[in-house]
Amino acid sequence: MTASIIELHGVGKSFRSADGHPRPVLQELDFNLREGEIVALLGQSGSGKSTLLRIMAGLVPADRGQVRYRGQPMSGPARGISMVFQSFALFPWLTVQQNVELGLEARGVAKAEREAKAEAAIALIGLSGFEGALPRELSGGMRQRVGIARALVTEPDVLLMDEAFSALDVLTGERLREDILELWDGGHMPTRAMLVVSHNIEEAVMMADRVLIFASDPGRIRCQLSVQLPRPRNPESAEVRALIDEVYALMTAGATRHARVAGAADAASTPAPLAERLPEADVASMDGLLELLADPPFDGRADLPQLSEEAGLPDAELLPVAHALALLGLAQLDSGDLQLTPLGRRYVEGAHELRRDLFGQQLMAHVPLIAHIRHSLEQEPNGQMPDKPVLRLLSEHLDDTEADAVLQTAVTWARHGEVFEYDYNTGALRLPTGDDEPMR
Ligand SMILES: Nc1ncnc2c1ncn2[C@@H]1O[C@H](COP(=O)(O)OP(=O)(O)OP(=O)(O)O)[C@@H](O)[C@H]1O
Repeated sequence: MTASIIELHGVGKSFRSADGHPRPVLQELDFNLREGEIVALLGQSGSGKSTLLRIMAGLVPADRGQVRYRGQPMSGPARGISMVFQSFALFPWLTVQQNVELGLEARGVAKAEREAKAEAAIALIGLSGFEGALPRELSGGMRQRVGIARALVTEPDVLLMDEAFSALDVLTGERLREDILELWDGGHMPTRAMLVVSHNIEEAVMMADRVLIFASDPGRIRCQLSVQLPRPRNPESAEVRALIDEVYALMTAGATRHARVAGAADAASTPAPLAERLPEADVASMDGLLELLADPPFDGRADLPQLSEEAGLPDAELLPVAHALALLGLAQLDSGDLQLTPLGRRYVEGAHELRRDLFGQQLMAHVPLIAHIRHSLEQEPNGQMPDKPVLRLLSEHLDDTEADAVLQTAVTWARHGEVFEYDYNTGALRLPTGDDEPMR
């Protein structure tokens, strides 16, 4: 059995919500990162992936459980572990060379050694000749190469990459990913294990020896899949396509009843809470995807990877839309396919009024928060109320930004279904004009 480099046992982490309640973000998490492997971590936004990475790097402590690095309990930032962030996090006033040297400076490495090591890391990642450039003089892909050189210059045992490629355009991201894999597979990296957080299913399958799928609220590992294909992998090969299909199926399993974030396995049996996170999907994308799904060549059923290609939507955008359609019963997720339901067929073939009525009816039936707001408004003599009590309710379980995002999603959906209206200037929620009949 291969040795573990980082071990997590029963790890839990809570943050405080705005009203001071502890909000569990990670729960009972067991995970070993082993010598020689690349692990990819997929999961919905806000499921706790970055928190897990920070705990593994020793940047934040776990509240419960044990974290060990090379057999020793983790206490503070671990020297052998480096992180690469999506945002590059470079200092704009420092040159490439100075940015890369920073990590060594903090460790008190002498100047000559620092320079030599930084030059070597810059060369390794293909940026020789750009040592004196400032970040703003570089393209996005080159800036991220600097971020990677800075992580590699300390010769880390473990590299943790938090959506390192997602701010780059597709081709640049692919190129950088291929270069890193070439260094890794050619044994040119000092690193013994990598953990890669991604929203891109193909990226995960192309890179990893193991793909972990995270469930949320609280975050935990829902399932994992081992990928035994040799690298470099061909993204068009039947084996890779089959694995991508399998990951899509795993990521969307259990999401039919409602999309309570990555569809926990028990989603069907638990009543949906008021403060559930809603998939961030706008109505235009939902309508667009339903129409695409209804038309040839899909005729009502599509394989998600194909749909992603046809719709030109990356996974991070396609999956919330698919989850939203499943939540509202307009489509169904089944083994990595999205299938129009009879109701979805009526919706897509319907005129504007029918679409509005069906949408409103499904919101009332499947989104408790929207039904709650509608019923509360019906109790108000003037059919109005401020958004504050709703935000307070949401922030018992979510942080402020997420509570805002959930309310905004609920508002855009509710307007489309004419369930309630929202005044963006005053923050008032109100019944739609001319509508004082209790709804459904
Ligand atoms: N320092 C903090 N204080 C309070 N809440 C936090 C803090 N850090 C993270 N959270 C909350 O913990 C939850 C998980 O966040 P995290 O960034 O780990 O998720 P993620 O899966 O990495 O999301 P994304 O894919 O969007 O980056 C979120 O609800 C987030 O708002």
